[in-house]
Amino acid sequence: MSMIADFYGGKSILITGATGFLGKVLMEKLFRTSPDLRVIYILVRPKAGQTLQQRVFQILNSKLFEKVKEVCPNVHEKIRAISADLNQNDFAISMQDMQELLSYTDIIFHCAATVRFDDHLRHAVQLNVTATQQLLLMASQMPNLEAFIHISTAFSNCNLKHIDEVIYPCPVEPKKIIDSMEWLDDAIIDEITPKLIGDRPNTYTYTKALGEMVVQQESGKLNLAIIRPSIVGATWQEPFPGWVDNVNGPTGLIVAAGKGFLRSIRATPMAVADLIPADIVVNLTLAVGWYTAVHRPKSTLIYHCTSGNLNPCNWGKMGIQVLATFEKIPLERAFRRPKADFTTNNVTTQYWNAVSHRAPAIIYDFYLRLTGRKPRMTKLMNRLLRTLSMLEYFINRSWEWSTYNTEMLMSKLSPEDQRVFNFDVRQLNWLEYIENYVLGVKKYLLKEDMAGIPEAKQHLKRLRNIHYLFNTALFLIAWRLLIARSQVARNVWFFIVSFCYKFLSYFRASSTLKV
Ligand SMILES: CCCCCCCCCCCCCCCCCCCCCCCC(=O)SCCNC(=O)CCNC(=O)[C@H](O)C(C)(C)COP(=O)(O)OP(=O)(O)OC[C@H]1O[C@@H](n2cnc3c(N)ncnc32)[C@H](O)[C@@H]1OP(=O)(O)O
Ligand SMILES: NC(=O)C1=CN([C@@H]2O[C@H](COP(=O)(O)OP(=O)(O)OC[C@H]3O[C@@H](n4cnc5c(N)ncnc54)[C@H](OP(=O)(O)O)[C@@H]3O)[C@@H](O)[C@H]2O)C=CC1
Repeated sequence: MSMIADFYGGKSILITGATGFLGKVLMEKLFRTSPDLRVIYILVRPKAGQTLQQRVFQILNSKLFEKVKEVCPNVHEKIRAISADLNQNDFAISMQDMQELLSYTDIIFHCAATVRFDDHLRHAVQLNVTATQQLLLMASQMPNLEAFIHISTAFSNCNLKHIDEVIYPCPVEPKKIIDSMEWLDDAIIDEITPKLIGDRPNTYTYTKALGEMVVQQESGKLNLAIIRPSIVGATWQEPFPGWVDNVNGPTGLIVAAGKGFLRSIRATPMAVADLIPADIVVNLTLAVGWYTAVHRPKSTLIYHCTSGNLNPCNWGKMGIQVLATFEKIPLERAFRRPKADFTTNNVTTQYWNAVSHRAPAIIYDFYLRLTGRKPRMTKLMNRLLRTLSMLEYFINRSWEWSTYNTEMLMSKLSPEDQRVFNFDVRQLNWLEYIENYVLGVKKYLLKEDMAGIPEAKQHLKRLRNIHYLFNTALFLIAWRLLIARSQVARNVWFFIVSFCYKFLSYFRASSTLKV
């Protein structure tokens, strides 16, 4: 019997960010392993013309939840969507709903965040800091609350090389930042943002660090824990391998490589690719929820959910395996054949960006114009290059995260819990994982049918022929222009032609003699 699964039975659980990538995998696992839980409250905002109910319906009817429906047929009754916007005061939750949450919640998993790297500081502070503070305030009014689990990121202290499972304070107090966001105008915030974020690369990592400080400062009598995952990738094993449904982190670049848009990337092949599968993060999160509530550690424990120190993989190995998988299982309607290289300095990066990214986009847009269609490739390529520039920081450095607390927790689990809530990244085979990841991108994110693979391969062959034809034509045009302008080129040309002529004459003569 699993003690962790048993613990969540009969519980009322509040999840923020349940409609996000990690939140969905968390909900799925909870329903599948503890189908007798009382209720999962999720804070959801209406979005993209969908009501709350439509959003929940869409999630529960997705492929991810297929297994859940077998073990928990009444899952629709056990999920209670509460209309909320974490950017608003009191999250814009109705009095009645608030009362219900305060009275019944046993456990909180706080996953909601803005994960955009380019978010305006005001918005990032609002969601990643102020909302966390408000949620802690709410939590302190919950009489039954047993644990509050905050999801942060392993990169909240990416300005350091070695990171321990402790909170590193930021120079300016979060309370001061929250206050100043209320009265400073956007122009001044823009001006002070670089000074505030200091040697962190973006507002995301900075505000996640502030969020951790808030958790520490507002802990009061709460039973808290912080989880810091590194780069969350597709699922490894559960509910099935390769599930992913958004383009964050490496996923977007895998798509871009498979579609042939991404042909070169400024990355350090030997740098550690600290990826962690979403199901490992979720298993650790649920184990931490149980441990925090049952064992009540004296201080707020921080758990690193990383792979680098236990089972390292690097970007070079990952890139090669991504491309090898696309050889076998290509994506449909690729723009060019999947073929990419790593570059390591600025000059070669600029060169390949011009030759492999911008030039083909301009030529393709010219072709679209000629055929009376709207050009779009240059715009798309510019966005890809902007995305690449934002991710570069993370693929050209390595970090060391200590994992004492995570390993300590593993040792506290029963053999059954170690199996059901497995977060031992040492058991992961990277090549197999990356292949399943790429397959998952094709099936679950892009929703491509496996039956279309022969046609996709055919399409790649056509692209290869177009490529050869194009290169030959380009060479002939360049050569023609050159011999029109240069005597040396003309002499070389004359020499090659006369050499070929002599060779052919000799060949013809010798074959006539043999007859
Ligand atoms: C031999 C060697 C061969 C090499 C082969 C190469 C194979 C490739 C595999 C290897 C890849 C290595 C990749 C490493 C990536 C590392 C990422 C590390 C991140 C660590 C951070 C810490 C982890 C966290 O805590 S949080 C989660 C991470 N958060 C994110 O990832 C969010 C990042 N995204 C953003 O901030 C924004 O989307 C932004 C700023 C990048 C773009 O914003 P914009 O306003 O322009 O538009 P959007 O509407 O958001 O999107 C526009 C456009 O871009 C596409 N897109 C978005 N994200 C990505 C992405 N990660 N990769 C690629 N493309 C992306 C999106 O789909 C949109 O496309 P459209 O067609 O325009 O709709
Ligand atoms: N993905 C990764 O690589 C990593 C993620 N993390 C952390 O994990 C957590 C989850 O990330 P992930 O699932 O990837 O992120 P997603 O972007 O997929 O999900 C974010 C969630 O937050 C919700 N949210 C955002 N703004 C609001 C708002 N104003 N009101 C209510 N809900 C809101 C979103 O709701 P909606 O659907 O309405 O937009 C969504 O459910 C975050 O805390 C992140 O920092 C840490 C390390 C790596």
